[in-house]
Amino acid sequence: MQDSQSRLAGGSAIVVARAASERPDTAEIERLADAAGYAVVDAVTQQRREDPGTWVGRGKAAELAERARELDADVVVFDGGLDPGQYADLVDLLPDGVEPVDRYRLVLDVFAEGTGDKRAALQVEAARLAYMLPRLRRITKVSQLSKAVEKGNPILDVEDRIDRIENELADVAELAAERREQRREAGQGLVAIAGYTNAGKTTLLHRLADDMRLDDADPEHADLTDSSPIEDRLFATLETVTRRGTLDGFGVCYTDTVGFVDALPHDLVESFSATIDEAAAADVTLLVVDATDDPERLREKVQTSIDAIGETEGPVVGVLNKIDAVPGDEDADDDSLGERRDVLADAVDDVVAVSALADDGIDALRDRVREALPTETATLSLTNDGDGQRTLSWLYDHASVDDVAYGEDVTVTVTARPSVLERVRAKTTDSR
Ligand SMILES: Nc1nc2c(ncn2[C@@H]2O[C@H](COP(=O)(O)OP(=O)(O)OP(=O)(O)O)[C@@H](O)[C@H]2O)c(=O)[nH]1
Ligand SMILES: [Mg+2]
Repeated sequence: MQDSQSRLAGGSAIVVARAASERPDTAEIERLADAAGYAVVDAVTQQRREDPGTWVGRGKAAELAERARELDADVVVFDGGLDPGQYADLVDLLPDGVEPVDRYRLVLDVFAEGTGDKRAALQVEAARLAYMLPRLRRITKVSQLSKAVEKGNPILDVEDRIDRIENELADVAELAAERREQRREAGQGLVAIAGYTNAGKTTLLHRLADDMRLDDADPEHADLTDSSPIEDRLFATLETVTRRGTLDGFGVCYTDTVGFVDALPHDLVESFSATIDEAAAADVTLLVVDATDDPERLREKVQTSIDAIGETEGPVVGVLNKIDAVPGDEDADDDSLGERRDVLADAVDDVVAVSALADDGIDALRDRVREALPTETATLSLTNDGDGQRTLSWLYDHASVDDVAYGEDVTVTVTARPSVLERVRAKTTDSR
């Protein structure tokens, strides 16, 4: 997996945050710039409505140009989306060679540099091209245009490449869906770990799942990998990663996903489709949140995540993580955890408070996941012969065998996915 150095876009950045009403906060955009590999040399805020021409207004744009010259900055990062016209005007207003970069482009750059996963790479490329196309059409500065495209007829090439990528993507998504079905047929429970970037999803994956075994490294299941970095930076995880585990003797696949972030345009949200598919199609979706966020910010992040995931197949369990880092409940004036729990509970089916780092509350979470998995318990009667033995050993592979009693027949109590029980009933002489 890439470390932060190999992802560097390089260069120095001035970041600009603007808000109409409240005081703009540059914390998240600075962290995004950092994740994209920029050294942030200055943070500028502005309290006003968006300027349709230049986002910040001409006066401020001139100031930024001056500041970029003084600090010898390579890019100016705008905490929002620049439409093609704003982008082109800012290219004109900023000094030669200083590029305007908006929030979307920043996220695209992080992904473009960091992902090793084929589907994610294709999606990012498609999103990048779709993003660049209308902007290329507006740029008049030749120096800037040649920077954006290496060779050929930029616009035709771009349209062509988008088409080809979209076809390839449909195939890759189908493969992922088949893989989920295979796992279900093998009796495995599918648990997805989703949420805003940096909430602690990967840390939780490491807590819940078993360590990787070498025999898991199977090309048919390329998402089973050992590379899932935990870092205090945005978008440490850039592709979905699945690991196996057991709950009560029951096989489970835990899938860690790419974190969400606020205010991304539709194209880019599309590029999260691998993550969204895994999160929505799981038997249980864990929505992880960072309890150290203030309740208002927490509410926004929960909303962003819920909107991105959409309808889920199974229940959504809210995981209020990092409770070790929140001031304790024992302080009578500060029921901070309770308030955050309520914010999360408004949006999901159930809430469990944990510290993935300190291994606190994980057993309660496991119990909750176990309850939420779609399983049934049944007592089956197998013939006491070779056929019965074969069915029993198949059951050990596909279900949790709770009890076996040998008599004239073999009486087995098992817990399994309903589809597994159906298959075994078809093989057995009698079932209750
Ligand atoms: N205090 C505290 N920190 C935690 C906890 N869980 C995770 N962290 C820290 O939070 C940071 C992010 O953790 P990750 O597990 O990488 O988070 P993620 O959600 O996978 O992040 P992305 O992959 O970047 O979206 C790391 O510095 C972790 O050590 C926790 O329970 N308590
Ligand atoms: Mg992660």
